[in-house]
Amino acid sequence: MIEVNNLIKKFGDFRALDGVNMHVASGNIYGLVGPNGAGKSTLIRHLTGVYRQDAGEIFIDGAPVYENKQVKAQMAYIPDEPFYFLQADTLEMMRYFRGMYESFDEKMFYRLQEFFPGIDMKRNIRRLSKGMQKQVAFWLALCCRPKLLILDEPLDGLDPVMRKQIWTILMSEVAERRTTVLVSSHNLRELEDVCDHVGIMNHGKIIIERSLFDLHGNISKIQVACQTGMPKLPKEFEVLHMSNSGRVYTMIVKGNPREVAAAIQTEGDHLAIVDILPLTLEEIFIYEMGGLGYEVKDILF
Ligand SMILES: Nc1ncnc2c1ncn2[C@@H]1O[C@H](COP(=O)(O)OP(=O)(O)OP(=O)(O)O)[C@@H](O)[C@H]1O
Repeated sequence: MIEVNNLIKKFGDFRALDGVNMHVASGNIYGLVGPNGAGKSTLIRHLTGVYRQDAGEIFIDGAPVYENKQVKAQMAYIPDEPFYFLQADTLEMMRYFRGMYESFDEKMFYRLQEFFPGIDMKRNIRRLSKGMQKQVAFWLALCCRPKLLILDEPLDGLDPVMRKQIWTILMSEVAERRTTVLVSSHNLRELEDVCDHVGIMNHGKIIIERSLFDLHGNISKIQVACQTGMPKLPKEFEVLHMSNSGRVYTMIVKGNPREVAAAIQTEGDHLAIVDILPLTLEEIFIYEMGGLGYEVKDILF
């Protein structure tokens, strides 16, 4: 659905995008993470056709996006600060979107009303709270029934109940219609629950792009209780980290969790328990990026 090749954007002498490569397949929910200033919003402004690149290529469903009305008609974009006309209320904005998007689903708009009970549809949107304005942006974007939904820091300013609710609506939409979603966020824990792919940006480049499945399948956290000595592993397994509390050792190892656990078990009869523990996305990145020579605290927080 999205293919970005060697994308470069300069502001003066500064390269905000310094050779971005990115691939998002149709129906994926792709989380874009990275520190302040990494280039996430600049990349998103290229994907939505707001900016024109200095070099490189961007294809959405095989077509270039800049000044391409057909491509833009299939995507909805919620920027970090949604735009509303000065005097417009939600109903007026709905009519505006209905005119803009052939795929706009007005029935859906009224059906979703019950999920946004705090929004008075006839109140000037700019008089609503910031969180409410974000809710309206979601409401309208979903009703456009886009093939591609691009969200820049979408949940900032929303309370936890509304965050959960919006993700639930979004997930059901994705499941039903195979909408592709690109979401930029600083919240890895939240992305972990919803995304199937993640790209990490730093200094204008995507430094890691993986599926969550691959990430979880390539690194293991194993706990071993040893009666004597220390747990051992054959040489082909790289131990990234090991700590212990008494006779209980916790190891982070490169490799598939089941294969690593089986290998530890065959290495000695002094082991009491071998347990595979779940790794959070944050832990995975800490060790993956450590391997690439990056300090995770400089990248993600
Ligand atoms: N219009 C502009 N003119 C000059 N520099 C810009 C412009 N827009 C962005 N930049 C610079 O490009 C870099 C990337 O900015 P961008 O807003 O894309 O980062 P980001 O990853 O979205 O950050 P954040 O997480 O803080 O939103 C920053 O150094 C920023 O100062």
